[in-house]
Amino acid sequence: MSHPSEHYDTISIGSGEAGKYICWTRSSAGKKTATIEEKWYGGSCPNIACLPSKNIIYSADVLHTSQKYASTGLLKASPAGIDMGLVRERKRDMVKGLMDMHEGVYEKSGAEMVHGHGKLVGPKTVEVDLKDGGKRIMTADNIVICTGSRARIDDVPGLKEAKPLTHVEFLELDELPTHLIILGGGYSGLEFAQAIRRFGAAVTVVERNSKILKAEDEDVSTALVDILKEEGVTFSTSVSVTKVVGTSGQSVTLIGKQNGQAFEVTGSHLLVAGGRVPNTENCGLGVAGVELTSSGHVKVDEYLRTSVPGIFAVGDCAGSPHFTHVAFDDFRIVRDYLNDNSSPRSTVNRQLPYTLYTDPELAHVGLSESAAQKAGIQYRLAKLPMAAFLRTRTMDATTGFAKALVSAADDAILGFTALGPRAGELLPVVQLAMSVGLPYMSLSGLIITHPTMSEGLVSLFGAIPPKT
Ligand SMILES: Cc1cc2nc3c(=O)[nH]c(=O)nc-3n(C[C@H](O)[C@H](O)[C@H](O)COP(=O)(O)OP(=O)(O)OC[C@H]3O[C@@H](n4cnc5c(N)ncnc54)[C@H](O)[C@@H]3O)c2cc1C
Ligand SMILES: NC(=O)c1ccc[n+]([C@@H]2O[C@H](COP(=O)([O-])OP(=O)(O)OC[C@H]3O[C@@H](n4cnc5c(N)ncnc54)[C@H](O)[C@@H]3O)[C@@H](O)[C@H]2O)c1
Repeated sequence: MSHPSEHYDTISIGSGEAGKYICWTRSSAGKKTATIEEKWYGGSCPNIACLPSKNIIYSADVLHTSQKYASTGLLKASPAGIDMGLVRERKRDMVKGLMDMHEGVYEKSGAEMVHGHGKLVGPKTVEVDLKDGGKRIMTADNIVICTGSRARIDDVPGLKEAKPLTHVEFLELDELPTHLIILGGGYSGLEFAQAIRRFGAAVTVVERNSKILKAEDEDVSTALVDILKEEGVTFSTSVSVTKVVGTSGQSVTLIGKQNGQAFEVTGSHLLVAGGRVPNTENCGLGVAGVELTSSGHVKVDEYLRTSVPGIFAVGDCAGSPHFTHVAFDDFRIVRDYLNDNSSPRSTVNRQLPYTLYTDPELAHVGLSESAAQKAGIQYRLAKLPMAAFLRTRTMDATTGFAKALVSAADDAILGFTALGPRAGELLPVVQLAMSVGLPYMSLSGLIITHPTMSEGLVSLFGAIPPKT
């Protein structure tokens, strides 16, 4: 039997984005909440994913910019001028600051942080193996499963034995690999490939698909790959890896087939960036009767309710698109549902913007050209080179382009993609217009300050062909 003081309004297993926000906000509203966390205070984003990776990418950008722009008057930086120990220290300092911030919010909100491994032992009961030893049994009216995901390491012979880096170890490197092989040319693979190349390592990206970023339009994927190739990143696509020999950190060889021919590549380090596996084992979901999908994610409906009343699942473990901003929206859905479910938000038709933090950035929202064609949706297209965004000329950063899709039938904005400097910052204004259903002329007709990157939106949306 649990002690009455161990009964909570809400418990989150895992302190990722949605779980922590649910605990903080309900606690600030006077409810008793607790977050159970076994590893990373505040989840992956501030510790081992989004923010640390962007911190390291920024260090690589600074080095690259200082070397590239001799014409600005800067003296060219020495190619030997990188200390990975200092790169890591700057990242660690940032993470420490973020942890202090999290601690402050837990303290201020009154939400309790319980350090340990949580698992359901009944529909409303959680057992915690405390980090410092011992156990706690806690009960709650609402339980939120927010256990996240981890890097997938395929069952290829020799791969596990090669002790590949995942993003966790990669972000802790204090030495530059001589030659980094990256298995997987997706989000993490491309962001890391460019950064580590800019620091000076040789990089080979090995991808099983014939196209890098297969969901993107052909022109987008090709342009980005060309930019990375220009910087010296090597791509091997259509590769099926059948065997791995050696150890990452010493010498490691990937062996397989590429378009029916023998394929082999040897590097000093291996990074796996081949997607994610949900953390849904060892947390008692089966015991509590919480159903999983065939991919191992927690099965949820549009309000993120699981198959057991009072248990919700959010973020990566629930199969929500793997982005922190989506996990944050999961928080809002559960928050609203618990507060007042008369008109709750849901996952149905929500906007899914994303930004890939290469340089230039790739930002997208809504329908892509290829998706529109596949779905037989009639559209009008404007496509402008980044050079038409005049600000890029002041930065010698004219590589890339932007595309806007507008409905052929009315003037609704269907989609927007930009490959350009700080392209992610262009998204919100387009998203806002899309979410409130403004016609594209509301953007082309704006007075936008000159010369900002956003000013280019006036030219882009101004180039939409008239209705026929
Ligand atoms: C390298 C990398 C870069 C990324 N960059 C971006 C980016 O730039 N922008 C973006 O939007 N997204 C990015 N993502 C994706 C983003 O990090 C994830 O989608 C997001 O962090 C998922 O949040 P979550 O709450 O679902 O899980 P997490 O943040 O992983 O939280 C889950 C937490 O649960 C804990 N836990 C698990 N099981 C238990 C248990 N049984 N008991 C107690 N605790 C438990 C874990 O320790 C963890 O702290 C990136 C991902 C990676 C890998
Ligand atoms: N900027 C961002 O928002 C950002 C950055 C990093 C990660 N993320 C999120 O994290 C998720 C995971 O990132 P990720 O890069 O690990 O996965 P991903 O799904 O983005 O890409 C994985 C890639 O690896 C390839 N692959 C998988 N197994 C392979 C194998 N055995 N051999 C060769 N290629 C293989 C896949 O075909 C795919 O192209 C992303 O989908 C994204 O949602 C977001």
